Amino acid sequence: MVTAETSQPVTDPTRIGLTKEALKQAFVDNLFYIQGRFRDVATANDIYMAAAFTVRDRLLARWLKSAQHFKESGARTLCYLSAEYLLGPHLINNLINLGILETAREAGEELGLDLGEILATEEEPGLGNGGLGRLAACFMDSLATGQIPAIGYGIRYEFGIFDQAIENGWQVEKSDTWLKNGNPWEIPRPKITFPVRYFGHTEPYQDEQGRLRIRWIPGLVVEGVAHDTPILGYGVANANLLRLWKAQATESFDFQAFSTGDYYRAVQAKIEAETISKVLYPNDEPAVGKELRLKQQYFFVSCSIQDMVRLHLATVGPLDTFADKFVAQLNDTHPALAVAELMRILLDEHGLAWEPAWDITHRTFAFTNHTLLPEALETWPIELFERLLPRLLEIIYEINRRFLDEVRVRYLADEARIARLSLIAEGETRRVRMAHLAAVGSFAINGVAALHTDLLKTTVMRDFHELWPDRFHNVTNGVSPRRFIVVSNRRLARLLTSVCGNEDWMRDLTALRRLESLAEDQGFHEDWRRVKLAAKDQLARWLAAKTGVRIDPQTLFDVQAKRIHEYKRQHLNLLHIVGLYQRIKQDAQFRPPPRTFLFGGKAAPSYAMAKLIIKLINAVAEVVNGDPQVNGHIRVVFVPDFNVTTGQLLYPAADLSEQISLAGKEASGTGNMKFAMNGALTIGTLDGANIEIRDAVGPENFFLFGLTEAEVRQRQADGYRPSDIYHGDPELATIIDLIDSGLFAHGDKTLFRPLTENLLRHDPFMVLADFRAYVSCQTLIDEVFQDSARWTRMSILNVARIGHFSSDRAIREYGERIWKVEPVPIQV
Ligand SMILES: [N-]=[N+]=N[C@]1([C@H](N)O)O[C@H](CO)[C@@H](O)[C@H](O)[C@H]1O
Repeated sequence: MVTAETSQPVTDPTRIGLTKEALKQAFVDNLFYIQGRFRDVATANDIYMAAAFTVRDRLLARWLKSAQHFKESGARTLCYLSAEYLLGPHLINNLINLGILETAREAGEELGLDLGEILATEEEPGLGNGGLGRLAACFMDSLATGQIPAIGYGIRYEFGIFDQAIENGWQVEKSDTWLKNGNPWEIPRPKITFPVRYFGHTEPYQDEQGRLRIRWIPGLVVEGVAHDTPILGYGVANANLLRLWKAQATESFDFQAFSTGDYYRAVQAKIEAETISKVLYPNDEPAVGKELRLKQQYFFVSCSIQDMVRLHLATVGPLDTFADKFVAQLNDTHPALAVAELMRILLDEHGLAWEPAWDITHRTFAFTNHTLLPEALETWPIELFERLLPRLLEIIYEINRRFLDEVRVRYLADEARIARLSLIAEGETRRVRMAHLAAVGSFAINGVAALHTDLLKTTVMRDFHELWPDRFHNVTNGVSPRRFIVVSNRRLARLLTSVCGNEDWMRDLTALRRLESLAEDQGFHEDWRRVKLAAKDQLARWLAAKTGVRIDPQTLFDVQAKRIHEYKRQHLNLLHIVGLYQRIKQDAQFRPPPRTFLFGGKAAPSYAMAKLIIKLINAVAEVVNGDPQVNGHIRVVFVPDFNVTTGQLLYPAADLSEQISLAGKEASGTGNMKFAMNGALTIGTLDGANIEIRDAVGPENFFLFGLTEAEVRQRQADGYRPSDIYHGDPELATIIDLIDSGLFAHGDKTLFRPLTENLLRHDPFMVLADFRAYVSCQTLIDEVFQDSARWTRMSILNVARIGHFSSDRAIREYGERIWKVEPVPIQV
C-alpha cells in the first residue's frame, strides 16, 4: 500500500526511466495528464510541453537527491549572484546532459514525432544581454558538471532581452514574451517568499538586552517569490538550483479601494510591485541610472541573502559559521548591495555587533569585474539611496567610515587617495561607487582575462590593488563545451568522439590535444571540411527560411556576432567591406576569394550610434547584394535577433571570427572562444582573451593586427588626430566619402553623417588608426583561405589547443583559488 513515508517516487521507471519505452510512456502520459490533450488535437506547443515535462521529471529526481545530500552533508555551497542568466533553450541541453538525445529521437520517431521540430518550438529564456549573462549560464552548467554544490540567484524577468526585428534596415525592438506559453522548466515556490523593503525611515531603539539597535520603517514592502529551475550537470547525477525571484504585492488586491469604485487603486500595489521584476534592462555595458534598476538590484539581493540566512539557520545553525557554509560571487556590481544587505540582516535582524557581522560579511563575498569602460561603472546618487534604501545607506556610510579610517592610518591622511578610495564620490551630486562597495566587502576581486586583470590593477582599481594586492586574482573566462560544441555542432562532436575514442573530451576539453597528430592528415582534413561545410549549409538553409536571403556555403563565412558597440568596432569591419566593394567594381583584376560577411547583434534601444551602425550594415548589404557586378564575390547579411539559439547556428558555420575591439576595451570576450572551439580562425587584436587564445593555439594559427593596449595609450597621450589618417590614406578617404555620399542611403547624404563625422573628429575607438593594418590582415586571410590544406590545418590546431577556454577550467580555478569549495558527487 502506498504511504507517504514508504512511497519513493524517484524509483518509478515511468517517471525517471531513461529507456525509449519509459520516455514514450511518459510523453503520452504528460500530453494527456498535463496538457489535457489527445494526440490528434495537440498543438506544437502541447507536444513540446509534454516532451519538456518528460525530461524535467528526469531532472527532478537528480535535483531533489542532490539538494537532500548537500543539506545532510552540510556541504560548503557557492552562491552566484547575477542580474543576468542567458540560459538558452533547455530541452536540447538537458537531453544532452542526461545522455538521452538519441534515445529521445528514436522514441519520438516511434511516436511519429520529429525531435528537431519539438526543439525548434522552445522559446529561449533571454534573461541577459550578452557576455556577462551567458557566462553566468556557462558557469552554472560547469558548477553542476564539476559536482560543486551551488545556487544561482537572479531575477525572473517577465520580459527578457527584446526580440530584434529589422525593418527597412533599422533595429526594431519587440517585447520578449518568453512566458506566454508557460515555462515547464521552473517550479514556483509560493512558500519561499521574502519581504523587500523600500523607502520610509529608520529609527534607533533599545532591544531587550539594552543594546542600541536600528529598525527600518519602510514606506513600501513587496514580496519576492522563488521560482526554481534545476541545472543538471553533464554526465553526472548532480543538479544544482537556479532560484529566480518574481516580485509581487503583499496585498495583490485592495478591496477597500475596490468597494469605493477606485478600481485602479485596487490593483495599483499589485502593478507597482510586479513592475520590479517585469523587464530586463537591455543595456550590455552602460550603467542604467534608473530608480527601477536600483529597486531590481536590491530586490533580488535582499531575497537571495534572506534565503541564504534561512537555509543556514535551518541546516547548520548559528550565523557565526555562515561564511564557512556559504561563499557568494558578485557577478559585477549589479548585486554589490549584497554586502550592505548581509550587514543589515546580521545587525538589525540578528543583533550581531558590527565587528563579528563585518567579519562574516567580508569572508562571504568575492567580486568579479567585467569591464573597464567608465560609463559602465555603476554609481548611484546619494539622494536616491536616501529615499529608496535609507537603512542600506546608513550601513554604507558606516562601512566607508571604518574603511577610510584604515586607509588614513595606512597612508597617513593622504586626502587625495582617501577621496579616490571612498565609497562616496563627492562632487556636484554625491554618489555611491558600487565597485568600491563590492571591493571593500569582498575577500577576493578578479578580472576575466589576463590583460583585463592587469589593467584593473593599474587603472580603475589601482588604489585598491596598492592597498590589498593579495585580494586580486585573474580567472580568464571560459565557455561550456556542452552548449557550444555538443548542442551546437553535433557533427563536430561525433568527429571529435571518433578521434578520441570516447566522450571524455566533453568534460575535459584538453583531451582534444590529440587532434594535433591529425593536423597534417589529408583524410582527416576532408572529414574536417565536411563538418564545416555541413554547418555552413545548415545556416544557409535556416537563413533562407527566416529572411529569404541566400548565401553560398562555398564562400568564406566571415562572422562578427556580438552586441553592437563602438568599442567592438563593427564599423571597422564595414569600412573593409566598402573598400572591397569599391575595388571589385573598379578593378577587374582584383578578385579575392568569394566571401559572405555575416553580422549579428542587438543594440541597446537608447544607443543611437549602435543603431545607426546596424542601419549602415543593412544599407551596405542592400547595395552590395543588389549589385550584379559584385554578386558572387561578396555578400553582406545582417542575421536578425542574435541570441543563444542563433549563436548555436553561427558558431559552427564560421570560417573567420571577427574579434576586432580596440586593445584594452574588451575585458575578455567569450564569442572568440565559441568560434575557435568550432574551428573558426580568428582575426583579432591583442585584447581581452584574444591574447590568451593566440598564445594557446599558436601565433601562426591566429590572424593578428592592430595597436596594442600600450600603443593605444601612447597614441592617445600624443594626441590622436583621426583626420590626419583620413588625409594620409586615399583608399580610406574614398571609403568614408562613399559612405558620406548617400550611396548607401538612396542619395541621402545626411543619414550616416553622424558616424563619419564621429570617425573623422573623435574616433574614440581608433578605427582609422587600425584600418590599414586590418585591411592588410584581411588580404593575408584571402591568400591563406585559398590554401585549404593550410587553412584546415590551422582550424584543426585551433580546436586541438582550445581546451583551456572551457568554463570547466574557469570554475575549477574559482573553486581552488577563491571559493575553496569541494566537489560533492551524487549517486542516483
Ligand atoms: N558587462 N560586461 N561585460 C562583458 C560583456 N559585455 O557582457 O562581460 C563579458 C563576460 O565577462 C566579457 O567577456 C566582455 O568582455 C565584457 O564586456
